[in-house]
Amino acid sequence: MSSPRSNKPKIVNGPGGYILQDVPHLIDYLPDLPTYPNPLQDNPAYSVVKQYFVHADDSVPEKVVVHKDGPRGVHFRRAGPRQKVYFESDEVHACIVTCGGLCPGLNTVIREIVSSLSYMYGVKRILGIDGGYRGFYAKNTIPLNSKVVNDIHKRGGTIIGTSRGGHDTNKIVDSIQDRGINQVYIIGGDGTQRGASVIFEEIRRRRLKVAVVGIPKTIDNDIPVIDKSFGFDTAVEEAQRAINAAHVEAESNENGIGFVKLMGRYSGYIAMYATLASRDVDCCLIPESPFYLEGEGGLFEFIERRLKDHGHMVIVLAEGAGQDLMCKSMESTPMDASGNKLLKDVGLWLSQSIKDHFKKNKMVMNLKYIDPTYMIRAVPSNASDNVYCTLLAQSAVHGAMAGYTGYTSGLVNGRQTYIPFYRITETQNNVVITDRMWARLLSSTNQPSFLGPKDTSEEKKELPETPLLDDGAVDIPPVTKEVTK
Ligand SMILES: Nc1ncnc2c1ncn2[C@@H]1O[C@H](COP(=O)(O)OP(=O)(O)O)[C@@H](O)[C@H]1O
Ligand SMILES: O=P(O)(O)OC[C@H]1O[C@](O)(COP(=O)(O)O)[C@@H](O)[C@@H]1O
Ligand SMILES: [Mg+2]
Repeated sequence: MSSPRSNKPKIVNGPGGYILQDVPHLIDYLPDLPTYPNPLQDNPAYSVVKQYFVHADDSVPEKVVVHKDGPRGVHFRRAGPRQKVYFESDEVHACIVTCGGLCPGLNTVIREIVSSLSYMYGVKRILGIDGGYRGFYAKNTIPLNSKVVNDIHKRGGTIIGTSRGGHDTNKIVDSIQDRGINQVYIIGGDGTQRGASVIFEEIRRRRLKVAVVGIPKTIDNDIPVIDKSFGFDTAVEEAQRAINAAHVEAESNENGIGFVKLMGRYSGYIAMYATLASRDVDCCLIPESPFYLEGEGGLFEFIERRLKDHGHMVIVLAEGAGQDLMCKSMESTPMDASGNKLLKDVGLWLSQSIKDHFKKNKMVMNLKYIDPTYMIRAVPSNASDNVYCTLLAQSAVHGAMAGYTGYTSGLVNGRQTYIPFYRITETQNNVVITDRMWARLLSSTNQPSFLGPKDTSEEKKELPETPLLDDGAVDIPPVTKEVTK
């Protein structure tokens, strides 16, 4: 048996510095697969659409801001239905699994994968894998059809369950092979996509006709390349309720402080966007922006000043912020089942530190601590996230039917694309505190940056003046992408 052609990334170079970071295809290692006409061509809803099928050469640029003479840069394959498919409807046996933490919209994605497979492609066999990766080998499966998923988008959580840990590649692929599954839809965050990538590698090594598709899920918005993750809007919206309550409490008490802790292990996007959306927040603390408590320019000094000027204030804290202040040695931090660091509760610690500071200095202060962390991710997705989930799911299904595999379905510059796994797993999306978006936040809250002149000048020194394109010519720090366009 000859080995698969190549495990190397598929890169296509074109004129003007055009680069296509392409995704694998089943024919890369199964070259003789037959094709079939796409059943959508007979579907009355689509047959009237002009150019419904995506052209093979369509691609989407990773960066839309370019310089006049700059290279065209990195592109991704445009998602959507293809004229030819590599699976017959009766042949498809699909499965869906959700892994990692919850996120609004999980049920919508499940619903829309099932609907797309059954309504668009006439697929009848779809399984839900119960409880994350370990469900492949340690639990039962849940048969899914349009009836079962009919109104699940109105509920938070995931009807097929989720878990951390339990990723055993061989057992998972054995289970896929034994059950005769040939399309695997894997919904989850950075850890999940890493897991999907190794499942895909093993499937390719075994030369199975199985498409492996990732759908990015992250409440923290820490997945690179994509514009933003589904459920993020909903989470930001839900966070407003906590911030509003914090503001009401703060306003009504003498020297009131409303203190809200939000999610965000390594990426402070939820805190940043919730702050920008609210306008009631006086200080936003995120993992990417170090801060200190005591002395000139510190947090305590700022709180005292803001209370003196306004009589109340609201602080929003991302759970990953200030961890270094709380526990000096992070080496001994325990891990969760997936290998993520288990964070200490910085919210409780910081609110107590603020209380202690005011008590020590005999100043009146009323702090109300609100921790809505799980509430913001357990809600059903809002209207715009529901639309987003639908498009993501449809794109994922079109790609698998067209024989693409080893990809994550994602929105890039407002367009649905297929992104190779390595681009999703190689870096993390973080708030860049030297970017304009963080500056916008600082100017909206008027909080100190907590950076000395030395910190900013050193950061600036490393940044190229115009970091526009990943053309290899400039060393751009990982992930400088803003969420909004
Ligand atoms: N490097 C990895 N290789 C294989 N599986 C992984 C890897 N990292 C995480 N996983 C698996 O992915 C699943 C979800 O990961 P986790 O980090 O908990 O959540 P998320 O995907 O939301 O980031 C878990 O079942 C975990 O075992
Ligand atoms: O308590 P759990 O379920 O482990 O989840 C907590 C973590 O989940 C998150 O929401 C993100 O998790 P994911 O990586 O699974 O998306 C973090 O913000 C938070 O630290
Ligand atoms: Mg994660």
